[in-house]
Amino acid sequence: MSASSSTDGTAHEHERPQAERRFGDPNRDPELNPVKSVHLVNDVVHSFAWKDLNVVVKDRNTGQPLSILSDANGIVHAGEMIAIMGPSGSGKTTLLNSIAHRAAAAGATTTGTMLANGQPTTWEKIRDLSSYVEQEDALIGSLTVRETVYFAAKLALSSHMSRKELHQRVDDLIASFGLGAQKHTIVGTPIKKGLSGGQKKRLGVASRLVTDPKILFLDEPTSGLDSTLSYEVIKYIKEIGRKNNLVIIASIHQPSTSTYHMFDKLCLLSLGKTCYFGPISEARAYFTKIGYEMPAEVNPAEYFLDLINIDLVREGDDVRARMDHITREWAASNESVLVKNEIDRTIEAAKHPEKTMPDLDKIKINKPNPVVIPWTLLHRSWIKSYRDVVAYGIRIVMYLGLAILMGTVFLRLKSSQTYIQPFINAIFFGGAFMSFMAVAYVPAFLEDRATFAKERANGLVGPLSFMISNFIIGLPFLFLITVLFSIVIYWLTNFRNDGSAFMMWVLWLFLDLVAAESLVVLVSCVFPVFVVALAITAFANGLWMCVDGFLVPMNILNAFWKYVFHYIDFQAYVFQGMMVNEFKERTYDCTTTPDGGYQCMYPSELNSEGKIAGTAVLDAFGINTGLQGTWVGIMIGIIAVYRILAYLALRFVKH
Ligand SMILES: Nc1ncnc2c1ncn2[C@@H]1O[C@H](COP(=O)(O)OP(=O)(O)OP(=O)(O)O)[C@@H](O)[C@H]1O
Repeated sequence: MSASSSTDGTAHEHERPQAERRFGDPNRDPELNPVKSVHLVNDVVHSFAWKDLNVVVKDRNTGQPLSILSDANGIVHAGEMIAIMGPSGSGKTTLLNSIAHRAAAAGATTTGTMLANGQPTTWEKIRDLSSYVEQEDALIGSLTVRETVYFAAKLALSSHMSRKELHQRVDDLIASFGLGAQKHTIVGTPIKKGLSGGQKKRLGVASRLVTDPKILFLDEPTSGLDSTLSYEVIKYIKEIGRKNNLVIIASIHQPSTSTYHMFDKLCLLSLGKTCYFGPISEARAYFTKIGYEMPAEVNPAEYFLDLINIDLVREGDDVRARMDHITREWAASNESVLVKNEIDRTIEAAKHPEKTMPDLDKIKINKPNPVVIPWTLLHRSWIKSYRDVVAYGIRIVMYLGLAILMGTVFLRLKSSQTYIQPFINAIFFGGAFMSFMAVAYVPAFLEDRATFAKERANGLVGPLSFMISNFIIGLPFLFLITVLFSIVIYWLTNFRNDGSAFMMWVLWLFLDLVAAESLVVLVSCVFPVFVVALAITAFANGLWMCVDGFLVPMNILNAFWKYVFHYIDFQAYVFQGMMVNEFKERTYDCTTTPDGGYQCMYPSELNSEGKIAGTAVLDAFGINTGLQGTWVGIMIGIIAVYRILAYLALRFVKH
């Protein structure tokens, strides 16, 4: 519906945003964005409705039950696009989440029924039939437009689909959203600009549409966009919805006149109560009937919001009383009865033995092969890892900088006894600080976790697939860091000059980094808030440093710290392993005294020859020499426990 053809007659040529003037009216130019493939066409869901929907939360201030959505009823038919509108805090997101079978709000109790073709829906059914486009898009900045849609398709579509068909769908969708020219442009990272805000929103919707949803939920699809870009985004959505007969339900904050008139229906809310539900074209007449005549030349969305926005109280204007009046009028109106009757009719029709609408229980959605999901995630993470300099490149530079710093501080340590302590310090610092620096992984993991949360809510990715791919993709990167760091530091510090000793050092450092990163993953899964995850990981690393046997040797560490924490401290095994690697087969020179004798810092059977056996140093720290194999096993066990706990946290902890 174009602005100028609106029955309200309130939109004027000068109000039509640039986008409309640039693109023309989509209705007048149906080939503007041709949708070539037929896969999107909805011939399954004829109607989607919600009946007597109520949401109650525990008031965060008083602790008493608080109703944030009351007796909401609504119905949307295939091919229609509805705007859920209302002032901030009116319950738009609550309504959208409830009808999409998502958590309405933290700790909320939802009652009521959601119906597709008159049949009550379940979360599983809605997940199969719909897609939800969140306000904050889950796009990965380093992927191109084409890759973004391609990976979304791989995660959602049946593995039996041919490559050709898959690519065809991806290209069609990109073209349908006017992104053909940007196909190979990246979304955009903090250091490399990519798509514009409007293009990102369009890509977000396109990548959700690749799953063939029959119902599309959109949470504020125009947030953060100016009116021209908002118009453009809604125009594309409207066009694709109309051509494919989709049910489109969008919450929207304050649309311009032209954007407002592109919707077919309006659901107007204030403080969780319905003020109007019905065709956009009849809203004006309804409000006139109940005593609120909209002046000409006014943006209808703005006018309705002004009527009910209790945040905008002006002197002499009792908004609260007016809002109460409007909601009471609606509850008692014929229009609201008509909505309920329409819903009831679909319920009756669904019960009818010769029903004409498809039975949703009989609809089967083909899912990808379970092996395809982790593989696709791995492929996607791989592209991200070599393109995303922020996530990976900067960390490599940081580790190399640290290696040069350490290597030049502990520069070419000698084999006399005064260098024994610096060697021990280098071993401790290398293992402990490298582990500590894994905190730099927190932001990258939280970003991946946020993407996962959104894909999971859309039924695309499960916690096991996510955990497996996250673990595997990290290994080559951690190995690369280990090798680069070790090459620099090992020779600069002058650790034991032997190829196999170098390999063992690399093994210990690699296990150290894998364990440290696994700890980051566990903490960030339980506490997915940046500062909290950062603080807890840093604290845990501090704890592991304190009890790993360097600051206080294990044989004198007090019983509490030894038995409660030391044995589960992965840094302790790394420290011991590196110590054995360095000291087991090496000797150090004692100091020669003026009388020709020797002054040796560690008692050893070689003291009489003016030497200290490295094993004497290990004895002083209470470190055994024959347990390396066991320690490697324990390290692998600790890594496995961290990862399993992280998986369980993702699986069961709700955020
Ligand atoms: N535990 C709670 N205690 C008190 N009020 C709550 C609680 N949970 C949610 N609310 C309130 O419920 C209302 C509905 O929130 P919702 O996010 O659905 O509004 P919205 O219309 O989407 O707002 P916005 O446009 O700002 O996103 C808000 O006013 C919110 O403060």
